[in-house]
Amino acid sequence: MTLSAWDRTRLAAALVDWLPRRRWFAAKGRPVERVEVARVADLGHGCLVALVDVHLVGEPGPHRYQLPLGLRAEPAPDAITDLGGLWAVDATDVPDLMAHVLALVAAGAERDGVRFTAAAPVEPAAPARRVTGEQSNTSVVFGDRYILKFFRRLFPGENPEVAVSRALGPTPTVPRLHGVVDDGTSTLAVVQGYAAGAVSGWDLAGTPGFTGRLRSLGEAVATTHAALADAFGSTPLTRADLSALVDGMLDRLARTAAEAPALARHADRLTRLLVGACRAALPGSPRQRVHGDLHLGQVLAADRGWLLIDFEGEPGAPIPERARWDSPLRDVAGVLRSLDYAANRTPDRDWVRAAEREFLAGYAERAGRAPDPALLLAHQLDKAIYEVGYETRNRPDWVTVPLRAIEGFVAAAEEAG
Ligand SMILES: Nc1ncnc2c1ncn2[C@@H]1O[C@H](COP(=O)(O)OP(=O)(O)O)[C@@H](O)[C@H]1O
Ligand SMILES: O=P(O)(O)O[C@H]1O[C@H](CO)[C@@H](O[C@H]2O[C@H](CO)[C@@H](O)[C@H](O)[C@H]2O)[C@H](O)[C@H]1O
Repeated sequence: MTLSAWDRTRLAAALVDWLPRRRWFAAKGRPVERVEVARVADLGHGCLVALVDVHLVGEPGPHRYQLPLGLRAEPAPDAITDLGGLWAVDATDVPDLMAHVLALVAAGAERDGVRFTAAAPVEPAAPARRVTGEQSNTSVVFGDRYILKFFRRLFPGENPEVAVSRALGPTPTVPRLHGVVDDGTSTLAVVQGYAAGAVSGWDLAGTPGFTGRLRSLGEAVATTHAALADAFGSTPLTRADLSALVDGMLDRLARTAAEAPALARHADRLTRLLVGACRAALPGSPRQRVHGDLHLGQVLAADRGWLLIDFEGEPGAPIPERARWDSPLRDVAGVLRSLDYAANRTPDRDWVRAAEREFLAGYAERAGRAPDPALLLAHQLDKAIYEVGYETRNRPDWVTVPLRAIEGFVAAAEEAG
């Protein structure tokens, strides 16, 4: 099945309004100038994959997105548009089409330039249901066996999530890689083992018994860092690395302050704090491949212990940047920042200090060394600055959470002289 030039134009026009209303559309708040349908692959069974280029006002290059589409004969209330008498819907909402995609992975098939590769056995599993809730991408769960994630914003190259799963191989703290879908330019989707009944750290935070589980979370993060170092290598952090690190952090501060005036007020003090922390940090701790965007939503308490998911790195950063070696303390700081976020949902914050202590103790014990406090502080500040930018763009009501944390860090530093 092919789409005529007229159908493509019609689809592109409908997407100008439809895309910005999707949770996973990353350029929220930035006006869309036009959408072009760059390529449509026919996967069979009335399932298409459209790759579309979104041109934003004032931005030089387009952003590419993936749209798995189903074509329906009946008018559907959730249809994106009608195309030559058929109705285009989001295929991730259509269980039959998702079962078809899983079967293509199991068969190691190729359809219209799209390659489906099984990395481990894939058997039929039903029902297929789309994961609801906040996501940067779109995932579909099959029975209690597999989870298939369609990457929404595409970048050229292998997605870091696939690169990491492949390199790690079977690892107790990471879901197993079962399959990959790509078009020769970008990774389109990944199939992983599904941990049925697992609950995210975000959903557990603040509930009774949570603090008692944080030591093992610290251990799981350190175990994963050790596995990443084994798979990709590691090197001791040098003074030059620390200097490059602070430059990157100051660069992020400047970019974020330009879009968030509430952060700009703290820019001078934050600059001093970041430079001071990176100067006080000791060389010698590891530099290696890390998760890059670890938070409590990315750790799952499963039957077999904690699992870390979503090794995509910082969403929005180009792929080569996301694979860059970094300090593992970026991930440690990510969890600490997330505990602070979680504390904001609870009337009393006292549990957070104990939770942080447990997490850090578990991490230090398994890693064989305690995190360097100065380097950890630099990463906590950098993550909070990142969050100010992320929340400003995506969830303005939440921006006070990282801003308040920044005010706390600044006040504590001033008190300490
Ligand atoms: N292997 C897995 N087992 C169980 N649940 C999972 C697994 N991977 C992801 N999930 C669930 O799917 C949600 C979204 O997955 P995630 O990889 O974080 O997507 P995104 O890249 O869109 O942020 C997670 O919050 C988690 O609830
Ligand atoms: O899960 P993603 O890879 O899409 O990560 C992005 O979205 C996260 C929010 O869903 C965001 O995390 C921030 O909010 C969390 C609470 O919702 C909190 O636990 C994290 O500490 C905080 O950073 C993440 O930063 C962003 O990259």
